[in-house]
Amino acid sequence: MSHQSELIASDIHSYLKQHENKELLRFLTCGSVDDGKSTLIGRLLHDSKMIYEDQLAAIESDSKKSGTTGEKIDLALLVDGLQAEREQGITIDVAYRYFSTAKRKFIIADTPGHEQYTRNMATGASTCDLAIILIDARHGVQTQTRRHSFIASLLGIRHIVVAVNKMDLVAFDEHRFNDIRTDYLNFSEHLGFGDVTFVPMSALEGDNVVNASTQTPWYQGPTLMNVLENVSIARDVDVTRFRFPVQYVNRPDLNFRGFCGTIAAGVVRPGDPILALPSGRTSTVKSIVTYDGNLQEAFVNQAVTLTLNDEIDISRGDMLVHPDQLPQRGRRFVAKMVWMTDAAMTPGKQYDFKVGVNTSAGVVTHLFNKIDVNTLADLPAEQLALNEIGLCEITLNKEAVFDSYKQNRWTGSFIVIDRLTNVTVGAGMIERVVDGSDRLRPVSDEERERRFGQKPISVILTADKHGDLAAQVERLLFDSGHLSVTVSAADALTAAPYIEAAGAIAIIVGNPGTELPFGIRMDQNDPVAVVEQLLTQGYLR
Ligand SMILES: Nc1nc2c(ncn2[C@@H]2O[C@H](COP(=O)(O)OP(=O)(O)OP(=O)(O)O)[C@@H](O)[C@H]2O)c(=O)[nH]1
Repeated sequence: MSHQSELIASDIHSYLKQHENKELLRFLTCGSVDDGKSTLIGRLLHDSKMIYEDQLAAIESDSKKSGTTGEKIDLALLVDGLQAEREQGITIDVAYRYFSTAKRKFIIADTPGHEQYTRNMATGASTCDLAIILIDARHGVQTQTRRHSFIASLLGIRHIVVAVNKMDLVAFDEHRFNDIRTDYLNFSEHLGFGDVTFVPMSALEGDNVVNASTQTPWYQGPTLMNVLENVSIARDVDVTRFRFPVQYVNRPDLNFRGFCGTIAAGVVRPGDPILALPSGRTSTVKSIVTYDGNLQEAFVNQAVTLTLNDEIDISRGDMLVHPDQLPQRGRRFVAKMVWMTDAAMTPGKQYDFKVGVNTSAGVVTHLFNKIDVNTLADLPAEQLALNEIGLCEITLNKEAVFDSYKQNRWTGSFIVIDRLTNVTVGAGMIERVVDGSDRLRPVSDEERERRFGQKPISVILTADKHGDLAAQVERLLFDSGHLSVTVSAADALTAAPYIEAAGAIAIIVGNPGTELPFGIRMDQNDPVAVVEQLLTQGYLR
């Protein structure tokens, strides 16, 4: 390889150590077909001297044969192997390429640019720090540009480089570049990016990719490589709220009990107080064990084993947190979901939801709308088809512990698994937990019809201390395919008109302090009897 450090020859161990300690930047490239994505990746590798001599010789001779780039070498050929496989129908959703410079290590997630590939882009982008959005200078901002930018923002990517490519075909015109920049900023201002950098370039000729161009004297900004090497990503991770999802409990003998996992956020030190969820039991950290010995401190992204000073019951799927920085918890939450399979997502159908390391059965209880990724408009929807994105309410069979995706990409995301085939069919980003008040809005006949069809819904009114009983009833109803909402005593009166408007059946558990003109009061000990009663009286089908 032509890129070399002198250390490789003189002191290989120091070189490897230096390499290991370099910061890693994960980025993805997105653009429409023919914007020059492959050429750009090829150019990055070529100009940062990451190509083996024999590879270079091979593409030089292939370039002459294929002849698409005249006298110049066709750098896109470097990445074309993958395209060939795609054309043969082999499923490669995302290809990852690795390279490094003296400053940083890089992983490029290369995702296909076609319209139907939202799913792949979502897969590639979910771990990326930065997105390069390619724009052909001749065509300017396109529908695809908007779509890719929206998905990048949805997935929490904070840093954007808008690569205005093929500047050679518009005579490196400053005005053209500025117009594209204004266009892009106008539509992206609500997408919440941390920083957006515009670079005028020619991937084919190499202008402003790795080396600064002499063709753009009006441009004083960084080259693409300057941005990639210097963009500050350290602040993107959450170093305050400690989150440790337990992946495995290591108990080799009676004297050692360690909890293994990767720190999803924050910092941990021996002596720190911790709280285990869902149990709520507390203890303090005794030691941080790793293969290389014990640590005095461990950070986000490190895989460690924690031992505690007290014997508390913790199992796989639990989360250790700092007692003062609790995550959200609940069975219901609102989330944006990307659908990834041919069979459409239908509200009411049971799926498995894997939130962190925890899996629970559940249903999408409500699809608020789907999002037109081209215009960013909300559209009414009954289902989510392949590659569609929608805002949903999800109800799980058991409580989960999570953060909002905005706060933490790891503890705020989930995947949806088909219960029969075990295939991942969707992925989601949690916005917030849902409490009773979210459901307490008037429901029009139309909306009721659209949301629930002929399916009866029920409202369980519960008094304090009867929560468990209410939960059992809810579970029974849920398992028999009925949608239900639990409303606590304090809400009962407020809830009444809405319950009526929704045409729901109220099931009253305990004494919620309000006499409602409708509803069925349940025998406090027997949830099954109540559900049977509802069935025999024809309230439920
Ligand atoms: N003039 C000029 N042509 C370019 C530039 N970048 C890429 N091209 C040409 O544009 C065409 C498409 O480039 P690719 O790199 O294959 O585009 P792509 O976006 O990877 O396309 P797909 O892989 O099909 O999605 C090729 O003929 C390239 O040689 C550029 O900066 N200037």
